[in-house]
Amino acid sequence: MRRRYARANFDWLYARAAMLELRNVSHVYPDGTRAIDGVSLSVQRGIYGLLGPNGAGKSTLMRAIAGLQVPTRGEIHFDEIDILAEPQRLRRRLGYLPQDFGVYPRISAYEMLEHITILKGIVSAKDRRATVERLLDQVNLWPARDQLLTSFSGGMRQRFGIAQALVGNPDLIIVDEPTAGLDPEQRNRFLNLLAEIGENVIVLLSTHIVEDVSHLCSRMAVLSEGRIRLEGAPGELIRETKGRIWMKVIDRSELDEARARYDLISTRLLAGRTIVQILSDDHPGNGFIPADGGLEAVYFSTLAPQTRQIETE
Ligand SMILES: Nc1ncnc2c1ncn2[C@@H]1O[C@H](COP(=O)(O)OP(=O)(O)OP(=O)(O)O)[C@@H](O)[C@H]1O
Repeated sequence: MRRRYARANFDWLYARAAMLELRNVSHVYPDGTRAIDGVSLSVQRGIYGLLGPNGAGKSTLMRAIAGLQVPTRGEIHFDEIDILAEPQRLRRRLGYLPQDFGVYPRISAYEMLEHITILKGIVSAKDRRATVERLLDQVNLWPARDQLLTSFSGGMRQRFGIAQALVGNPDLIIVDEPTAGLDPEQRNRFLNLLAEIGENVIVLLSTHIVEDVSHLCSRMAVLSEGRIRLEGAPGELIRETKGRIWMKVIDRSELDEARARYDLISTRLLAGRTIVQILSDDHPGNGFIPADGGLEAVYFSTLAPQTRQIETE
């Protein structure tokens, strides 16, 4: 029988004043790749965005925080738990949605989630049923509960991924690039879900999509080549770049010259013409006007020019 739970009610994730601390964490893979390089961070309740381009070290850092990979140096603590020394103590308080969830078995969403409640140590059948039903309802997958996971769309898989991460009421939730590959509607739906969860716990969201962070996160860090380049509240960081971002509408044919001459941070097409944004401490003259580039400008101005991956359609 269908049980009704108020949708979007995450009160059961009651408030706990948790704190995640990373001190001078580095990781060098056996082939010599330095994936993380001296990362120190303090993360409190709310949604914390870790923004960085491909290969920045986000997944390596997320796995280290989840206690799945021991970094070569540094310390990671979640409240009183020393994650590197006692990863099993973290498991009870951790929800983790990896970047790649791997191959799904040919079983229904309901069966899979029930299996996960067993793995997470919920012994009573009644409690298991209540947990599975509540979570499927909260991530809006109750109508699809009997569908095979292999038939789920990308958005449904990610919502299922969040449901499995929430089994056992974790207060540290790690989601690694969860919106990659989702269409705009699915992305919105997923981000709304995260926003509801993030009110009471720590949600660590890794992404290379700037809007994910600007819409959701109370604090953020930019990670590039394994290092934290910038850390703070998105609004403050935007204010700090004021006066350094300039824009101009140019012809497409002038783009190469602009690229060679200025520190280009973005280009956008508008009615057949190209809007360029550049970074400059002084007024660049030559027809440029001050621009409010938002978080995107903050992000791209933080990255070294060669790692910016600017779209120039
Ligand atoms: N097992 C491994 N062995 C060697 N190098 C690795 C390994 N896993 C990752 N790397 C390298 O470490 C660096 C950081 O990778 P990581 O996957 O943590 O970055 P990311 O920010 O999550 O990127 P993406 O979004 O592309 O997954 C990259 O240079 C990557 O090639």
